[in-house]
Amino acid sequence: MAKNEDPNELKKIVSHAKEYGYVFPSSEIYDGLSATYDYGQYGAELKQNIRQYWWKAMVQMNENIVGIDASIFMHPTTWKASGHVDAFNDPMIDNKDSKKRYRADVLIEEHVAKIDAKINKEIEKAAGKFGDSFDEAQFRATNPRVLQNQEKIDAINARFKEDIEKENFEDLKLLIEELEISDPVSGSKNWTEVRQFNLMFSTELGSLADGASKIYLRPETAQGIFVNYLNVQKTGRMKLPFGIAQTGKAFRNEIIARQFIFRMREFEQMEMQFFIKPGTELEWYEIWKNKRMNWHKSLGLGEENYRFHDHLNLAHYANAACDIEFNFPMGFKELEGIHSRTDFDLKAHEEYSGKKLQYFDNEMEQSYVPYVVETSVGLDRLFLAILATAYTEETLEDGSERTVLKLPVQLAPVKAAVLPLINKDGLPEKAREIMDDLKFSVNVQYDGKDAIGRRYRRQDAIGTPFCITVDHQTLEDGTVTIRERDSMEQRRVAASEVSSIIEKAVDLKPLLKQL
Ligand SMILES: Nc1ncnc2c1ncn2[C@@H]1O[C@H](COP(=O)(O)OP(=O)(O)OP(=O)(O)O)[C@@H](O)[C@H]1O
Repeated sequence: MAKNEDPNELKKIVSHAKEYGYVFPSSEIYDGLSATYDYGQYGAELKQNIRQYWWKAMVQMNENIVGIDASIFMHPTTWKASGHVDAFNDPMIDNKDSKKRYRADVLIEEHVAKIDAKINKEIEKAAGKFGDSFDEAQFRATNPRVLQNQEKIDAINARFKEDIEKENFEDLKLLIEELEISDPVSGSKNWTEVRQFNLMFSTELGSLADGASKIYLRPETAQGIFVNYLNVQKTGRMKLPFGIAQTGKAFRNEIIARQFIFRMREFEQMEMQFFIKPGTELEWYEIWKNKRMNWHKSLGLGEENYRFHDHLNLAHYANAACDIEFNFPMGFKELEGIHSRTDFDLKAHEEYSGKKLQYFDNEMEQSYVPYVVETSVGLDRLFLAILATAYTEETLEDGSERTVLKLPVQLAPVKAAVLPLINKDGLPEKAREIMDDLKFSVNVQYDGKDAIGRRYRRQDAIGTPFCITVDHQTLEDGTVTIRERDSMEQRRVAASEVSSIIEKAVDLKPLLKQL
């Protein structure tokens, strides 16, 4: 069965992630907190390695991109200026019978997706019948059932778009009723009104006695970059075009947070804002679209698992936008957003702060507010994409089963495990000697418990690319076996060569060179 045809795929990944110290439900001893997760001993390492690869590709490899680390709390006016106080809302609706809450727009999108699936089924059927001579465009334009369903989709989308733009929530509810959308859990069609719900978390700064002021947990890291744009430009003597990158936590009170770490209320973003001359934004937008796609593909998760999705409904700040979607266990979904943000943010901050945020262009001998192209990827979603692709169940030649995480070698949390074949005759001491040498360059583990086969399986499940086994021959001729995770092949090499073999295999340089 192909991976994401298995309906239990995500469940298996969630349970593997928990069993092997990758991701735990947060505060589990208190029965957890919905949509919050903690990264365990291996998860934290994997996350750190992904973050580091992104940082190196963006900051270290680009002379004109620098990194910062802005705080989560920002002056509350920041969020007025950015539009988040007034416009960072999702329309929500409750089902009166099941008491479950949904995003009204998602209910409609899912309904549209069902109609679209019918169209695709017709197309697949016809393609199977006509083989190579099948012309999809022609079929779409002439088949009455496809035409009828496409008309339905267009009509729903047009009305839905207008309702969202004009915030006509009465009609949005009417639309849900007319389409006879029912609660996916209970089947009930007994809906409340649609209401706007702001996604920002707020808290208070200072004690109440001092007259505390309301502040927000940042819903995106981007604004920390915009408010620092001039600080960085001046102190770094940066010339356009240049970029500012940062990674860090963002918080959104998502109405429906689900699908494991795909949609959480606390998550981490890796963002880069690229400041450019007005009028060049669409050119840079295309460049960054391609650069980011190449970066994703360099991870080796399969080129067929990515696609672009252009936004037709643009956010208030954008004049072009798309997502890089990944084929997650639950289908193609957004992994990264690339947005041409115009000068919206910097202009708004100029207006609200009363401070000039202009750039003096020496060549043009004039000042202007730069335009911005943003690349924004969710670290947790990337983690899920990598984990889900790596998770493999195999039946071996001898009929036994193994579960192995075929993680990109460079990102694996533990790069090598050193295993004494038995726990006597000086083998543990020799194994420790090898480990003590390796630990200076890579994350390495010593494992002396259980039979060797079980130890190999344990390392496979963690995703360790190399197992170094120390046996009696090691004491005689100084060689060890090195077992490779994916092929399970073993070869004998001199113990003195182990560190250079592993360092070469985990080196990020070949990946960075492809970019
Ligand atoms: N609740 C979340 N949990 C985990 N990652 C998230 C969440 N919201 C956004 N991200 C990540 O941050 C990236 C950039 O944020 P952006 O504001 O463009 O997302 P978005 O378009 O609101 O996402 P979505 O449509 O899935 O809600 C997304 O591509 C995604 O990888």
